[in-house]
Amino acid sequence: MSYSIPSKMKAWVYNEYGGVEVLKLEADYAVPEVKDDQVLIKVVAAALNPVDYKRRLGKFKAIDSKPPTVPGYDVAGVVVKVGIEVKGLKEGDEVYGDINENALEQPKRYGSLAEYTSVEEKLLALKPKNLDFAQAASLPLAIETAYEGLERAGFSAGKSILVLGGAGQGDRAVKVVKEDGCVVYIAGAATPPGFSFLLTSNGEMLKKLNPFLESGKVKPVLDPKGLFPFDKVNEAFAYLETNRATGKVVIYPI
Ligand SMILES: C/C=C1\OC(C)=C(O)C1=O
Repeated sequence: MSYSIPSKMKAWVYNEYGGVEVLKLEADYAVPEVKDDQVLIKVVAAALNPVDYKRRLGKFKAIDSKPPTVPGYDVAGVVVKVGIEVKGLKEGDEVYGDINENALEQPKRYGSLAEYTSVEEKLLALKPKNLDFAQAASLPLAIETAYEGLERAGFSAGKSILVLGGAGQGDRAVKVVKEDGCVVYIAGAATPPGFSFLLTSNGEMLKKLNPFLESGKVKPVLDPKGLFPFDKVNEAFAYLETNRATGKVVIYPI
């Protein structure tokens, strides 16, 4: 199957750091180039993460790629073009992933909140057969963070775990953790002996997790407020930034 790929697309863009008001829906934004190790994805769904609005606010500007920026880390869609070095994906494949291998250092300027995005093959996996695109888009950054955190903590069957919510005070956990236990922070400074890490996006993690997703043992959790259509991305960000979301904020259809 061959796909006709336009030179221009719809995309949400911010040209400067700031609040939700800097987000603009552009109608004729250039479709990104496809490097040899990348595929071009026709985006079907995308999900928002706190890192998206923190980046837009300029929290990481010292190491960020400079605006203009199309935000968005989590993507689910269809491969419409492959680079010459791509071996494991082909046109027509339904894929998902976190498009930024390193979340904060020079993340892509062409994110997933657009009709097309280019992503390295190594950051993607085939979408789980039982999940729709919105469900798949809700997963990558969060599930890879959880997986990597458990791996770094040396977690294994038979051990106990306490997951503190976003407001959960880590400093207090460090005081009560048992002698051979550990406290894992997924962002920000850690109080020893706790440790903090930043995920490294990797499609191989998603491939390992796919059986758990396809068996239903692990399920996506979308916010009960429902899906936000592509022209309402600014409203979706405003909702996420209330800190009241209880599930993933997903943009669908795109
Ligand atoms: C990768 C996600 C994040 O990384 C940092 C430092 C945050 O504050 C995030 O949300």
